[in-house]
Amino acid sequence: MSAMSRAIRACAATASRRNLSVAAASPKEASAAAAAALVAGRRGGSWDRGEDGSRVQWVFLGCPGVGKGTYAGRLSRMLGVPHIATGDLVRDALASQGPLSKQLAEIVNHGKLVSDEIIINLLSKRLEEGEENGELGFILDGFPRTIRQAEILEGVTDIDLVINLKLREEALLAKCIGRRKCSQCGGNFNVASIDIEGENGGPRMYMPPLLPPAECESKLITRADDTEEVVKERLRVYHDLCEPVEEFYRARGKLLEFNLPGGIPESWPKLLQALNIEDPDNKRSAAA
Ligand SMILES: Nc1ncnc2c1ncn2[C@@H]1O[C@H](COP(=O)(O)OP(=O)(O)O)[C@@H](O)[C@H]1O
Repeated sequence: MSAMSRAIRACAATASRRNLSVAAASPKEASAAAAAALVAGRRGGSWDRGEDGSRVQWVFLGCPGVGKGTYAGRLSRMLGVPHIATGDLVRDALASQGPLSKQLAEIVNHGKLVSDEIIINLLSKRLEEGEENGELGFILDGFPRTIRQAEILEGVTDIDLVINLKLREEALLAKCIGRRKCSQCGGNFNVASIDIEGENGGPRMYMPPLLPPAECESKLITRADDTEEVVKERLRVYHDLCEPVEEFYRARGKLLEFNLPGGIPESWPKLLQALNIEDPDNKRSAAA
C-alpha cells in the first residue's frame, strides 16, 4: 500500500470514526449567493455546536499574509472548535529534528508546497490526536491547497463552508515581511504599517502595525520563509496551485468570498456579520 493510500485510509478512518458523512449533493452553480444563503440558513443563524451534534467544519483559503491564521484563530476560540493550521503542523515537524525535518526545510524555505502525501499524513495524525482528546469540528487553515487535497478532503468529510479571504496584493507582501512572533509567549505581531491609496476611487486602505508589548520586544523572531524572495515565490505558487481550489469550492456553492476592508478592528466585525455570527462585543455593550 502506498504512503498516499495509507494516508487516505487514515484520513477516511478518522472521518468515519468522527461520524462525518460524505459530502451531500451541493449546488452545481458557482454562486456567492448560494454561500450567503448557506450562512444565513444554517441553524437559524447560529454556528454554535448544535444539540443535534452538528458542528463547524470550515476551511479558510487565502494568499500568504492575508490573515487566515488571525481570523481562523479568533473564530476557533469563539466557536469552541480547534483551529488546525497545516503551516503550523509543518513548522512543528521542522522543529522536531526528526528525519522529515531536513526534507521539509528544503521545500518550505524555498516557498514550495510540501507533497500531498506528507501534508495528509501530518493532518491525519493531528485529527486522530484531536479525536482522542474529544475534539469536535475544525477550522482548517492552509488546507486544502491543491485540487488533489481538496478532492481527498471532499471524499471523507462534509465541509460546511469555505471562507476565501482576500486582500489587495500590495498589502500581502508587506504583511508577510512584517510578521513577528514572540519566541517566549508565542504572540503574533506585525511591524508593517500599510497605507494604500484607494483603487478606482475606492476607499484608502490603512492597516496599522500590531506592535508587541515591551516585554516581547527583544524576543521577536521572523519566520525563515518570510523573506521578500520566498514570499514572492509563495504568492506565485498560490496563484498557480491554490487558486483552482477556490474554483473547486465555488462550483460546489461553498465559497464565501470576503474582501478584508483593512486591519482587524475594521475587518473582524464585518467578517462576523458576513458569517451571520452575533458579535459578542455588541452583545456585551447592549447588555450593559
Ligand atoms: N496544505 C498544504 N500543502 C502543501 N504544503 C503546505 C500546506 N500547508 C502548509 N504547507 C507548507 O507550509 C508552508 C507554510 O504554510 P503557511 O503557514 O500556511 O503559510 P502561508 O503564510 O504561505 O499561508 C507553506 O509554504 C508550505 O510549504
